[in-house]
Amino acid sequence: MDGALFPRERAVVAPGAVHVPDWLSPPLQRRLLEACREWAKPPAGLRVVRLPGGGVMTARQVCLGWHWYPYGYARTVVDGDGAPVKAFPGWLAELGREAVAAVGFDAGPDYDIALINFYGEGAHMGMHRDSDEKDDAPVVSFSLGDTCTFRFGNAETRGQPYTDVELASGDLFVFGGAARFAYHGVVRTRPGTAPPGLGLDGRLNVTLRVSGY
Ligand SMILES: O=C(O)CCC(=O)C(=O)O
Ligand SMILES: [Fe+2]
Repeated sequence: MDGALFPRERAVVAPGAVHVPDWLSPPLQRRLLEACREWAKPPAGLRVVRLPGGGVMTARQVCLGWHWYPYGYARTVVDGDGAPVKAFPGWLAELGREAVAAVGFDAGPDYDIALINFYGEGAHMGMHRDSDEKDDAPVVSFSLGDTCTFRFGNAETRGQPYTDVELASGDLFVFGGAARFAYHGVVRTRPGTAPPGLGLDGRLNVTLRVSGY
């Protein structure tokens, strides 16, 4: 990270959960951002996610491969415009394999789901588990744009113990094994902290998962 007082180090946040700062090079961050801009376009583009309780998620979302809705997966945007979900590209599956290898996990089956969340000012994500997939392959997370405080907890409760991690543009976070079903969330983003050269106001997070379908 430019201007960091100390270099940010790779960290095992919990058994099975690894944070690798600056894993995506600036050119790769730009490529992923450009792809996200295409994926965000309709049909099956960026949408507001409505929760069964009547609330909405403050992060807006677009999916690839399989469409996630609260709480399951479908091949079409069943809670939006009804269009077929966009294809999951081979290069993204390859990036997922490389990311998993970089932290020393088994790659397992091919990644076939991407959830892309856009956080504008004030957006956040409550503590939850990624538990709608039928496969327990590690979740791979890439961050672009503004830095956020990411809270990574435990598999039992939404509360303590948890660890707060600053995820900056280009960071990789992988959670698998004992950490695969741990609660996690985004406490806040820090507007204006994106790398000036990237050209993104806000934060994007791309998680790759294996559906098991
Ligand atoms: O934005 C993030 O870093 C986390 C996103 C997340 O937990 C999810 O999409 O399930
Ligand atoms: Fe999640």
